[in-house]
Order: sequence, then C-alpha cells, then structure tokens
Amino acid sequence: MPEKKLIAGNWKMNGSLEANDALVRALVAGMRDARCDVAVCVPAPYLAQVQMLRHGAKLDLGAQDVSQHAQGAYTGEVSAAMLREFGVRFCIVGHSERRQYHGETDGLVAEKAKTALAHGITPIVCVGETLAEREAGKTEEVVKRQLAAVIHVNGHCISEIVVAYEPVWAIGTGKTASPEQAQQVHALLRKQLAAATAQAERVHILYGGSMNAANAASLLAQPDIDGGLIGGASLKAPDFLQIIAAASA
Ligand SMILES: O=C[C@H](O)COP(=O)(O)O
Repeated sequence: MPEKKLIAGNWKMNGSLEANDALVRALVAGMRDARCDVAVCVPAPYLAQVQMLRHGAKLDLGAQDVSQHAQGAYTGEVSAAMLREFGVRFCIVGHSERRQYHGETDGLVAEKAKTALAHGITPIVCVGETLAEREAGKTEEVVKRQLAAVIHVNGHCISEIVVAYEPVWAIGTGKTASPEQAQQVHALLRKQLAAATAQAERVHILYGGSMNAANAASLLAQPDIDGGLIGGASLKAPDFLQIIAAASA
C-alpha cells in the first residue's frame, strides 16, 4: 500500500465564496498535524479562490472534470492546461454522476485520464457498480471493465493514477459498503493493476460512498483501502477533519 493515505473531498456542485472561505480556513487550521495527503476537488469557478486560501498549506487542489481536448471550440469545457494554471494536482474523471447524467463512456473517461496525465495532473479514476449490477452479481465485471479501459489507454503510466471505488448505490444515500465488501473489490482492482504495472502497490485505491466521521476508521483499516473520496462529509470541516484524523492514525 502507498506510504500515506489520501483523503480527497469532492464538493460536487456546492459552495459559495463565503462558505468556501470558512471551510478552507477551518481545514487549513485543523489539519496541521495530518499524516495523510489531503485534497479538495472544487467547482471550476472556485479554483482561484481556493488556490489563494490554501497558499502554503498541505492542502492540495483538485478539479472535478477535465476536457479530453487540448483547446478550441468546445463551449463549456475546461482544459487540463487551464487547470494546471491554478495549481491543480488532482482531477476526478469518470465520476458516476458524469457517467449517468452526461453520458460519459469508459472510452471517454480513459481519454480524460490520459489528458490529465499528459499535463502532470493525477486523475482520480472513479469506478463502481449500480445496485442493479450488484444484485445481478456483476460488480466484478463492471469495475474491471471500467478500469481496463483506462489501463488500456494509459499503458505504461498507469501507476500514476488514483483509483476510486465508488459503489453507485452508496453515493449520497447513507448506505456505506461494509469494510469487507469494499476490501473485496479493492483487492480485485489491485490485482488488475498488478497485471499491468509492477508499481501497483503504490497506487492509491480510494473508497467513496457515504464515508463519514463514524465509519472512516473501519474502512481505512482495510489493507487495500488507501484513502477516501468524500462527498457530503467534505463540506463540513469538523467531519472532514475527523476523517483526516482517522487516515492519519
Ligand atoms: O465523490 C464522492 C462520492 O460520490 C461520495 O459522495 P458521498 O460521500 O456524498 O456519498
């Protein structure tokens, strides 16, 4: 497993100048003793604000999506080069909300991961099954297919990605995968990475889906859970700080 755990907040489409200011100041003040890596993935309009607020702190900046294109006539898109100008280190790609509401395919997600890597941004590649897929016994097939697309496109630099296992049925529902359920899938993903790179042990595999202050420690204690991608609980500084503390233990 990687040397340090990684805790990444995904603010999704939440925040305001005022709320972000209070949240980031509280995080920076509260995470001085953190022994894990910490990032917040913020809506694009707030990148400059958070870049300024985090100045000098150990808090990394992340984005929630990136265009697969370098530049040009792609209205509404944000390029990897633009993200780099704001000091972005991580970028979520293939979140289930992008796959579900914006029709993102495995192929497109792989292109986005490739573009991020080419610009020195670490893609946080999300995989995960829906409830129907889990109930049909297809969890392994689905997550393997989603990760295979990224491995196939990225080839030799696959050890530079972060993987996030996010069972869709656990996102924002309060239903967390049990530590054993999550570990089972994480171990599968590690094995798949190991078949593609000798560096699989240093790839962070995060769990996401209703991770909170109460359940973080038991999830993070699993051998192949190297951190978390946290939605709702990342919007409340005390909760997010407790998760950071659990990952620092
Ligand atoms: O990216 C984060 C995940 O979608 C988890 O969201 P959640 O913690 O609100 O369930």
